[in-house]
Amino acid sequence: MPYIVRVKQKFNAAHFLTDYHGKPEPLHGHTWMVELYIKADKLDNGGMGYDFLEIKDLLKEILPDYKCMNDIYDFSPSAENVAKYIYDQVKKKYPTLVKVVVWETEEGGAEYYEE
Ligand SMILES: Nc1nc2c(c(=O)[nH]1)N=C([C@H](O)[C@H](O)COP(=O)(O)OP(=O)(O)OP(=O)(O)O)CN2
Ligand SMILES: [Zn+2]
Repeated sequence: MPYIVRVKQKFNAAHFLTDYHGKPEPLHGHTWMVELYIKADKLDNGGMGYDFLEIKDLLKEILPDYKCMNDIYDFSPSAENVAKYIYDQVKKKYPTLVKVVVWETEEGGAEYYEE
């Protein structure tokens, strides 16, 4: 019986969309929220699918905390593209990753998954 292990992590980062309706957005920052959904087909003896803390440690390595995303990525750092980037990184360690949700603000975000 599958379970979904879910982990959320906030990070602070600046960005601008490189082509926002035809021109670059002004540089600005957000407190972003990332959510991971990882499928676990079985639990260990302690009742865990995957340890939240180990997942959070991986996220700390991946997330661009206190950085300007445009300085480090070769893509326009929209919520969509950032979600795919994080998905690709996390999938290497957790192949059963189902989806990544990235909230740029409390109201606006995007998710990436593969069909
Ligand atoms: N589909 C997407 N749409 C937008 C993205 C995106 O990544 N994917 N990004 C932006 C902007 O980067 C903007 O920051 C979005 O934030 P917004 O909701 O406008 O919040 P603000 O902080 O800029 O606005 P307040 O007025 O301060 O709430 C736009 N669209
Ligand atoms: Zn923004």
